[in-house]
Order: sequence, then structure tokens, then C-alpha cells
Amino acid sequence: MNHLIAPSVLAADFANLQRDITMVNESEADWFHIDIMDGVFVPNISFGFPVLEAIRKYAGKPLDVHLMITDPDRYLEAFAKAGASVITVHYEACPHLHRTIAAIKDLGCKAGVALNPHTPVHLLEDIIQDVDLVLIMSVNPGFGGQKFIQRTFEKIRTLKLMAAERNNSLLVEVDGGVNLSNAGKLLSCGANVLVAGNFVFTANDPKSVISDLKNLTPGLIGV
Ligand SMILES: O=C(CO)[C@H](O)[C@H](O)COP(=O)(O)O
Ligand SMILES: [Fe+2]
Repeated sequence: MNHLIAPSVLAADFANLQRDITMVNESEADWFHIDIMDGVFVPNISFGFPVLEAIRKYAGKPLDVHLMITDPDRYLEAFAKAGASVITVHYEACPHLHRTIAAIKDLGCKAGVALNPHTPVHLLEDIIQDVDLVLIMSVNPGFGGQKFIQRTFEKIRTLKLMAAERNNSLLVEVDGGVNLSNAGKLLSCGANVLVAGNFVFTANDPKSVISDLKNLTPGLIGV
């Protein structure tokens, strides 16, 4: 399967949100990555439903919602109603992850689980067969524009080995500090979805940056 590109709207210009959404619609991007931060699970607050609904009004591609919030079960239905196609919750925020994943699927969404940089992949051993997607955080969640953590490459390789045995349709998404210097290596390690925020939205020509990420050959460039 060809890899997917999910520009992170967190790095868009919120005073020109419609313009930036139109740019993504017209680009080779596959999904809109939507970061929801509650100021408790992570030390930052991003945006909530009114902004999400404004994004949805113009977005012509699936919404990939990354919930960096405590007790996400309270809001799953609201995010599904707000138009999420993928809902990803954090492993660290879900004491009853199996139940949470089932609830997301019952709402008709793809279900994802995200791991913070310090959380080992092997903790997913008893849930990997139930999820559609695993999101590997390659920065500590909470902010865009941070430096990519090199250890991520090894985590993806370990996760792919687990997925080969237990869930061969699993999507592996990487989020944080993704750019053209690490994207090729991420793909060669087995990443299927690349999230990119600042690298896309601070570029002079964001559409061509999205094309570069989309048309990258695995392993050609890597650090
Ligand atoms: O989940 C996130 C932060 O917690 C963002 O999706 C991520 O940081 C993307 O932004 P950038 O590519 O600028 O690092
Ligand atoms: Fe994210």
C-alpha cells in the first residue's frame, strides 16, 4: 500500500484557516490530522468543537483526530458526530483501552492508539489485533515544531514485527518532527502514515512539500 500524508492543522494559520484547508484539499495529502489537546494530558490547549466543525465544513478529505486528552471516552461520540473518520486515543490516557477501542469502532470510525515516546511498543501485545492504527509519537505530545526523536525508527521496526504476526492490516502512523530528512527512513522502517505540521505549513510552497513527502521512495534519504 502507498503511504498516506496527513498535514497537521495545528500548524496552519488560524486566521486563514479556510485558505489553508483549501490548500490541503488541492494537494496530494490524504487526511487532515487534527490535534486535540486539553491542557491536562498535555501542557497545551489547542482547539475544540467549534473549530473542528469549521474545519469539517471545508475539508474534502478524512479527518484523522488525535486526542491528547484525559478520559477520552467522554467525548468519543461528539468527535464521531463532528466528522472524525479516525479517532486515536493515547495508551497512557486509557485504563480500559479495549473498551475504548470497541466504542470507537461502534461509532463507525477507525480506531487508533497512540504511544508517547517513553511507552514501549510491547505493551500493545494484547490490543494490537483490535486496532486499525498505531500512532507512534516521535516527539513528546503537546506542541508542534519539536525535534524528531531518533529512537522512533527502532520502535516502528519492533511494531511492524508484532503486526506481521498479529495484525497485518495495521496502519503505523508517525507524528512529530517529520520532514524530508527522516521521512524516507521512516517509510523504509514500515511507516504507513506520515503526519507533518510545521514542515508543511511553514514552507514557501506547502503543496509541493506535500507532493515531495507523498512521492518519496522508502529509504532514499534518511538520518
Ligand atoms: O500531535 C502533535 C503534537 O503533539 C502534532 O501532530 C505534531 O507535533 C505535528 O507537528 P510537527 O510536524 O510540527 O511536529
Ligand atoms: Fe498529532
